[in-house]
Amino acid sequence: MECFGARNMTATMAVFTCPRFTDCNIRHKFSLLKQRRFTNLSASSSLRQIKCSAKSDRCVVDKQGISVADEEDYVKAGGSELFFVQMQRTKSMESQSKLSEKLAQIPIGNCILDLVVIGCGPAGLALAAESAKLGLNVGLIGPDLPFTNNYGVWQDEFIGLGLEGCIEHSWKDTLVYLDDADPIRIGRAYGRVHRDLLHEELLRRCVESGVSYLSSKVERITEAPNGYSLIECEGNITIPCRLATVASGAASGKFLEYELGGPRVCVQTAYGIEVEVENNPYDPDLMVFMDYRDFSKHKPESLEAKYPTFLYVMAMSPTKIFFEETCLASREAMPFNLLKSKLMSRLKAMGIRITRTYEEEWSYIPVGGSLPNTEQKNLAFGAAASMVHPATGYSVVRSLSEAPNYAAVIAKILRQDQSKEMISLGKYTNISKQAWETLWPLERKRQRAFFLFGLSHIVLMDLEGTRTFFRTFFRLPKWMWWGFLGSSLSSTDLIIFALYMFVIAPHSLRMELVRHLLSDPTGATMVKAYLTI
Ligand SMILES: CC(C)=CCC/C(C)=C/C=C/C(C)=C/C=C/C(C)=C/C=C/C=C(C)/C=C/C=C(C)/C=C/C=C(\C)CCC=C(C)C
Repeated sequence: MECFGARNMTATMAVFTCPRFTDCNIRHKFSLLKQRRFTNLSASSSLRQIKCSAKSDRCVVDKQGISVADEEDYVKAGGSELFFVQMQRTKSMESQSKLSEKLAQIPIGNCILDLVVIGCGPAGLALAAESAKLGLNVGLIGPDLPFTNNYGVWQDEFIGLGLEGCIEHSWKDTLVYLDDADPIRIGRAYGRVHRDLLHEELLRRCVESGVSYLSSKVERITEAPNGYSLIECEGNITIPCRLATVASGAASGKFLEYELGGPRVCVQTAYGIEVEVENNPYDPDLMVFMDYRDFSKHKPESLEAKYPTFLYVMAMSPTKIFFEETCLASREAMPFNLLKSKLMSRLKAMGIRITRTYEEEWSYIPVGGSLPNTEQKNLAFGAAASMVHPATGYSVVRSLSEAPNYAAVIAKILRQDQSKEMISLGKYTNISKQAWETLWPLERKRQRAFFLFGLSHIVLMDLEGTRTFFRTFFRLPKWMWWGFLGSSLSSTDLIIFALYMFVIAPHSLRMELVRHLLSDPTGATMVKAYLTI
């Protein structure tokens, strides 16, 4: 057997393992070069994110991944141009899972991995576990960092994934406030995911199915003459494998190619705080999905009024609340300082007084944009594979629910085609194509074209337009908007959805939708996607 292994075999901060190959007689221990500039960069998130240690007050990283310490540097670094910024304050990370300690530490030997998954966020861990469960020899590579995102999910969807144990708080119903009238009751329980428990659970699945792990940062993926993929990591480590799947978030561009000429990427931005308060007006038994009421009445010409934002509220108790001021989607990212000042003036106008702050969060989620090029050899999963819902910014449930099916296709195609001649003939490109087509079949592309059309309409609306739009959206039959939010409507269902929405919409919105359909390029792309057979 050929041994590719590592070129650098010294100290062991992390160990790459190969539990399936019991005949490995050389115990390779790979050193991990301590990350210097990227210590705060988490490729482990399904959405590129940057976390701060509990000690740090503010942590911002620019496009090059360089930490800049304070507000001034933040502005110099480009402010809202930053890829994705998330901050944790006064939240201890110490108790959180350590990947390198959890995943089996049997060293690699003379073996070629079937699949390497790059990225240790929910999408990467789920895919690695599901693929290894099917008997593939799977390696997982990424920095060993805890999850730092707050995930909110519909409770039924998480129960359906067998992950109800990872919900830390649930609300029996969910509300939407659009104006001063009574709120809309969604009639669906919502849950806040316990990020450490989710991490633990996905790690447990990886450990039990025998995934091998290397804590490192991937620098490039190349192709060996024999058709194998070579994953080149920091510290001069090269890992050969038959297929590589990139699951390291929306900013995985350097490993992947995307279709040219696709729609422009828009952004969902949010600023959140978990706080102890006095005078909380929200019922702690109910989650507030969107509160579009505008208490502070900003002047129409002000910057605040330029972005229609809503408040997302999770009350953990009558006094402990997570508030997140959210801009659902905009062409240019809404500056974080504006989101923060909008949140503060909103809370003040509502008479809510903060007595203690537990945690702060800055979130930047690219939505929309192009699909990956399905001719390329390297595969992708999660946000890297454009799986974020363009019109909501949600992605974790889709990644977790699609992981078993995607893994099954990868396992099937790797089993079909194992011969050396096929490898030398470079047949692996075709293998990848089949997997890509599973992720993005024509049907999915049509659905996405519809969502992109919706997204391009959302970014044009002002606050009043947004209210009218969602008033119409939430008057649709429940199965329609539940399905829309959960990406479970077929492309045919989406046509019925659009016609229904057209029928019940006020005249002004009807006209806007038709005008948009006829004039916006996403309208033409959607029609083309529907006509492609
Ligand atoms: C913490 C976390 C979780 C995160 C962070 C951030 C946040 C907080 C977030 C949140 C989010 C949310 C809440 C979201 C939500 C969303 C939604 C609701 C959305 C919705 C959307 C909708 C849409 C887009 C719709 C669309 C529609 C359409 C497109 C229609 C169309 C129609 C037509 C075209 C008609 C035509 C007719 C004829 C021609 C006859």
